[in-house]
Amino acid sequence: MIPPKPTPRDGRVGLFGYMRRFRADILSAQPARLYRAWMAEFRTPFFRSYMMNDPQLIDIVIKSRPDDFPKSDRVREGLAPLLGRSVFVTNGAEWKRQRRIIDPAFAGGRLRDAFPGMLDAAQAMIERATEGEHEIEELASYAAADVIFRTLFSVPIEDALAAQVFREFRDYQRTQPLLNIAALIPMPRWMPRFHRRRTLAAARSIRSAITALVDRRAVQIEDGSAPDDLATKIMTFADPDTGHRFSVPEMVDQVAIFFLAGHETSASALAWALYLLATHEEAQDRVAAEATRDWHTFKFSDLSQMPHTRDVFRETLRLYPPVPMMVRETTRPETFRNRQAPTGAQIVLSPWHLHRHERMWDNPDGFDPDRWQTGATRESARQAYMPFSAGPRVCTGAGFAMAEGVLLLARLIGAYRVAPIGDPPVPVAHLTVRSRDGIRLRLTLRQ
Ligand code: HEM
Repeated sequence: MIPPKPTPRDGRVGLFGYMRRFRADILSAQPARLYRAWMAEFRTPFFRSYMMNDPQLIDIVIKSRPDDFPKSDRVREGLAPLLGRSVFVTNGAEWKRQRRIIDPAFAGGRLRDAFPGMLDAAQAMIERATEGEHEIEELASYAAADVIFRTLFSVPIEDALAAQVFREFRDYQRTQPLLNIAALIPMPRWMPRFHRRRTLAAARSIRSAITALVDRRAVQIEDGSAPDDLATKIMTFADPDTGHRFSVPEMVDQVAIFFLAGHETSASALAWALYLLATHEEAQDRVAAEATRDWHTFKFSDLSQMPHTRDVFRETLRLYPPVPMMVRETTRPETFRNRQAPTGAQIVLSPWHLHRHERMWDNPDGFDPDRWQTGATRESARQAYMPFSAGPRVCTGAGFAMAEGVLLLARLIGAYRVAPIGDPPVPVAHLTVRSRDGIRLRLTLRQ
């Protein structure tokens, strides 16, 4: 069974036709040839855009010369009401300074400290789950948000402020598609930009709840009662180059992105992984076998004893990369595969197309977790696998997300058998890859 893949558009469309499709769904707006092309140029009266699948070009943009290909101001302006000047949207010296303070908290050894919070969230997820039909994205979203709050602030999602952030974030998302368009399509400067009133109100409300959480933590740090979680680690760490520590408003911007980038993405991956297992029984049985263990004594290092679950999660990130596309901008004229790109051109890197590229993967659309044990896949992955991006701007939470994903998947499959219900889900992408009408699964307790 080939897992669901959006039908690409056929034929050419003009700019406004493209925008209309893009707004409905980034994935089906693209032509089928992008699954074979090394590069595609998109020319409009307003801007030029280059989608790159050529591994050498991608290397230049994100690894060897990343400073020459920053995120555009449009992305920052589009997300500013919620994210302010968080690490996700800044560039240059400001971005480097922020990463110097944030990265140590997510480094390998430190992840071990965050792991008990993940274990508690996984336990709570099992206790909340019930037999019967479920919209699984909702369950995954709640669990992933719980992981973020427990590891960042040592509070469960039921905490009043955490619950407020989670609830209001959903409102925010309902107003998201328009904002997303504004962020990704490079409209000329003179075109008016606007944020819907509801988007602004939701963003303000989310930020005020986050501010209360950060304020509370600042007081605890001051009086010596702060738990040693990610928030404390980040707020007490001084930039080794300048000695600067994040102020409360700076930390609010970062927490907003940890929540946004860290819960939507993980929830998307978990939901698709569960769907893939529901439709591939042998893989599900093997994950269940790895999950048959004493969870009370489970440690971070025990994750390595679940290689199949890890391969299932990797394969899910290949087929359904939660961040399907990333955008950068040229800062000077460039030549890409003999084409001249002007300053200010848009560069689109598409994990979605790369991960299913017909010239770089065998059986690109098939679900085959065992492929991860082969040399051929390691070679394909080296060239064409970047669910967390790569280079200096790689996802800060990559290690965190892999640990969380494998753990939550194993815990849920260890407790419940999952089976699909109704028509296959239709993948669509706004900010992350989701299913158009949700993913419905039946959960049955294992003995
Ligand atoms: C399966 C889960 C996840 C996936 C697939 C994912 C993917 C990504 C990708 C592709 C980017 C680069 C975006 C770009 O350059 O435009 C990114 C950036 C980022 N992610 Fe993740 N992410 C995940 C989970 C997390 C978690 C759990 C956290 C934090 C708790 C996190 C925090 C961030 C941050 C702060 C950035 C911005 C980094 C920068 O621009 O320097 N992510 N993520």
